[in-house]
Amino acid sequence: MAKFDLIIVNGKVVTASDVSNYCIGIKDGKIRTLVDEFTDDELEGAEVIDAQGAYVMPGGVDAHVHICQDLKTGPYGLGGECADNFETGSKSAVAGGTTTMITFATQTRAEEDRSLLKVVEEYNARAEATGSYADYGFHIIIVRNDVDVLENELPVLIKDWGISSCKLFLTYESQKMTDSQLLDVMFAARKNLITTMVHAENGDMIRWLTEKLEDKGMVAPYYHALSRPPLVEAEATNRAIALAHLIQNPILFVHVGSALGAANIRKAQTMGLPIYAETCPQYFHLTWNDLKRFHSPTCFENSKMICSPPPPPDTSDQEDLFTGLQNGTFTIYSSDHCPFRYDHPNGKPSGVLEHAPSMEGEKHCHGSELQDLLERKDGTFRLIPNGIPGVETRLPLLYTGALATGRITPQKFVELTSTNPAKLYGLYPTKGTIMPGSDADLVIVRPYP
Ligand SMILES: NC(=O)NCCC(=O)O
Ligand SMILES: [Zn+2]
Repeated sequence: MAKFDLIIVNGKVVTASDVSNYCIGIKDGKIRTLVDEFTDDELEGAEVIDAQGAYVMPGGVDAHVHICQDLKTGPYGLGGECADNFETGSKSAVAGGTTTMITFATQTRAEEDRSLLKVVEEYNARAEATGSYADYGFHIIIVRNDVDVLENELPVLIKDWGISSCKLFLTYESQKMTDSQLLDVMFAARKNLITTMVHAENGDMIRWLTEKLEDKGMVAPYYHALSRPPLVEAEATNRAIALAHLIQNPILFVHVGSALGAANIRKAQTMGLPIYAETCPQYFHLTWNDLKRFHSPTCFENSKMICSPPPPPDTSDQEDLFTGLQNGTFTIYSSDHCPFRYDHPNGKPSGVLEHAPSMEGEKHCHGSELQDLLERKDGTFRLIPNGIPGVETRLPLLYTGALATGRITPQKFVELTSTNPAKLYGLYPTKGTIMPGSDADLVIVRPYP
C-alpha cells in the first residue's frame, strides 16, 4: 500500500515562525511528515504536486463569517437575508484559500431563542442541509443575560460543540446590552474560559447622529459613514476595555476599523490586559469616499459598500491600521464576510423598499423592475443592511496589499490569517500550521516573479 496519498515537492513551507524548503507527505487527510527529499519507495503510488518554488501555507482560517444568518440588525427588527448558504459561502472560501470558516449562530430576544443550545442546533442544521466545502464551526452571539442559561449551557456548548467564543454587541437595538448585562455575560464567559468577542460601536451615538442627518435629508449611502465617525468605535472600545478590566476577562474586538479604536486597544495591551483585536480588508482598501464612488453621490449602488463599522475616513487611518498589523495590535485578520443581494427585496434594496418617501407612487418589485427602481432612488442608509462579502478575497487582498509589497513577512501573513485564529478559537494545531499531525489543509501561493 502507498505510504502517502499525496506529496508536495519544491515548496517553500511557511508557518508563523519559519519559511523553509520542505517536501510534505500526506496520508488520510493529515500531514504525516516534512522532509528534505522523498525516496523512490515513498513516492510510489502517491499523487505528486510540484509547487515549483511557490509558498505552501496552512489553509486560511477565517474567524468572522456570516452565513445563513438571520441579520435582524436594522431598526424595528428589520433585517437582511444573508446571500450565502454554507454551500455557496464555503465554495467562495476555498476558492480564495480559506479552508476553515468560523460562522455565527445567533440568539434573538424572542422567548423561543432563550436556549443557546437550541440556537446552535438550528444553525448547524442549516449547514448540514447544504453541506460545506470547507470545515466550519460556530461562535455564539448572545443578546440576553439569562444567568441560568449561561451557567447551564455554556459548559455544554464547549464540551459538545467545541464552541470557545461568544460575541456581544454595543450597538443594534435588537442586540445591544447595557453595561451590567454585558458584565453578566463576560463574567460567565470568564468562568468558562471562553473568549468574548465585542462589536464595539456606541449605538446611542449612532442613533443620535442618524437622526440629525435624517433631519437634514442626508440619507444616501455615503452618510452611513458619517453616522459612525471613528469616535463611535473609540468610545465603545474604551468602555468595553474598562468592563473587561473590572473582571479580568479576555476580550477580542471584532472588525476594528479606526485608528482611534486601534490606539485604545494598543494602550490596554501595553498595560498587560488580555485584549485582542481583529481587523478586516475593507479597512485597508476602502475609505469614506468609496461610499460615493458610483455615478452620483446619491446613487443606491453605493449601498454595496455599507458595512459597520464603516471604512476609515481617509488613507492616513489606513497607515495607522497597517502599523497595528505589523506591531501585533491586531491578532487576527478576518473577512467579516456578510453578503447581501443587490437585486433582492431582502438584500440591500430594503433601504429603498422600506423607506416610505422613496416608495411614493412605486410598487414593490423584483428582478429587472427592482434594478430599474434602484437606479432612480437613494433610499436611506438606516434601512440598508450592513455588510459586504469577503471570504474569497481576504487572502488575495492581504497578499497583494501587504505581503507582496513587503509590508509584512510571509510568516506574519500566516500568523494573522491562519495560526492566530486557530489558536484563539481552540483549533490549533489541527488547523493553523504545517506540522506532522495537522490537517492537510494547504494553500499553494505563487509569489510575484
Ligand atoms: N459588519 C457588518 O457590517 N455586518 C455584519 C453584522 C455585524 O455588524 O456584526
Ligand atoms: Zn459585528
